[in-house]
Amino acid sequence: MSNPSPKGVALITGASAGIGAIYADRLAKRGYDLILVARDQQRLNAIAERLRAEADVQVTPLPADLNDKAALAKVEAVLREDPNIAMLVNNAGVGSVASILQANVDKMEAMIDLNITALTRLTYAAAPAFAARGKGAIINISSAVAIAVENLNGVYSASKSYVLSFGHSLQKDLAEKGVRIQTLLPAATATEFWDIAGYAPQKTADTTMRAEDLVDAALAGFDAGELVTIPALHEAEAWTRWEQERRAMAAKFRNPKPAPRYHVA
Ligand SMILES: NC(=O)C1=CN([C@@H]2O[C@H](COP(=O)(O)OP(=O)(O)OC[C@H]3O[C@@H](n4cnc5c(N)ncnc54)[C@H](OP(=O)(O)O)[C@@H]3O)[C@@H](O)[C@H]2O)C=CC1
Ligand SMILES: N[C@@H](C=O)C(=O)O
Repeated sequence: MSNPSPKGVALITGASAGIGAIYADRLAKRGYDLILVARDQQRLNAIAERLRAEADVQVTPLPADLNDKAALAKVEAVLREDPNIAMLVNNAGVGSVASILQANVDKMEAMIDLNITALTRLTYAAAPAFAARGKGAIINISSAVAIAVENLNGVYSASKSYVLSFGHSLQKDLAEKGVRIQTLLPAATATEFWDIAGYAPQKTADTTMRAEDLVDAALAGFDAGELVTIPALHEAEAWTRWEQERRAMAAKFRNPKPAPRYHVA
């Protein structure tokens, strides 16, 4: 077995497929040891075996259904207690293309549990440990539909808007503690996500990005110190303008009286 990496351990959720599996590959090749979380133990084992051989790092599969409170609590405990963990990639997530008139509310609740609750609890487990050590990185996978909210299922888009907002507040709370935050907004990416979301043709559409290209761009954004990374957005100034406008408007809300247009006496 290889020695523990001086870079530390990256814990990646949703590492058995798609974007998470590419993160595992790229972070192993950057020299991180890995803890890989997902439900499918066979897939995790196969990825772990390949990466140990190819990258000479330690890879620990940690099978867990993050929709299961007890399993989620075990992953939280690992994040709180393993002092070698240097990075959390909150990637596990599911989507849907169904409208409110088609979607099943129990499936929507399960989506919220995974995309919001699990991501939040794992962040709350990692952040104090990282802050106490004065270092660490949290990468949260949001989506372009955090902004393009009308594109897919509304609960999915709203869950990804949550991740984007949460990232801004994490930055406010943690940046001065030495903890790096990055929120990634992938647009359509060629993964099994689309089979599960109910629109398989998107995987092969010519507007869809390869998961490898997405993650390579995301890590370039991480290296550049970006708080928010949107690989598919070529016009970077569009994001800068949006953020400047948002922050400028945020400074205008402290008024004891409603605006005159509401005619409140
Ligand atoms: N593909 C796309 O177009 C886009 C994706 N995203 C986001 O990227 C992230 C990764 O998605 P992507 O790689 O595309 O999708 P995939 O479906 O390819 O991968 C999802 C991963 O999450 C894991 N997962 C799903 N449910 C659970 C669960 N209950 N507990 C633990 N792990 C779970 C899956 O593993 P297993 O089944 O083994 O548990 C799998 O490893 C998601 O957050 C998604 O919302 C954002 C924008 C666009
Ligand atoms: N971000 C993708 C899904 O989450 C999309 O833009 O379709």
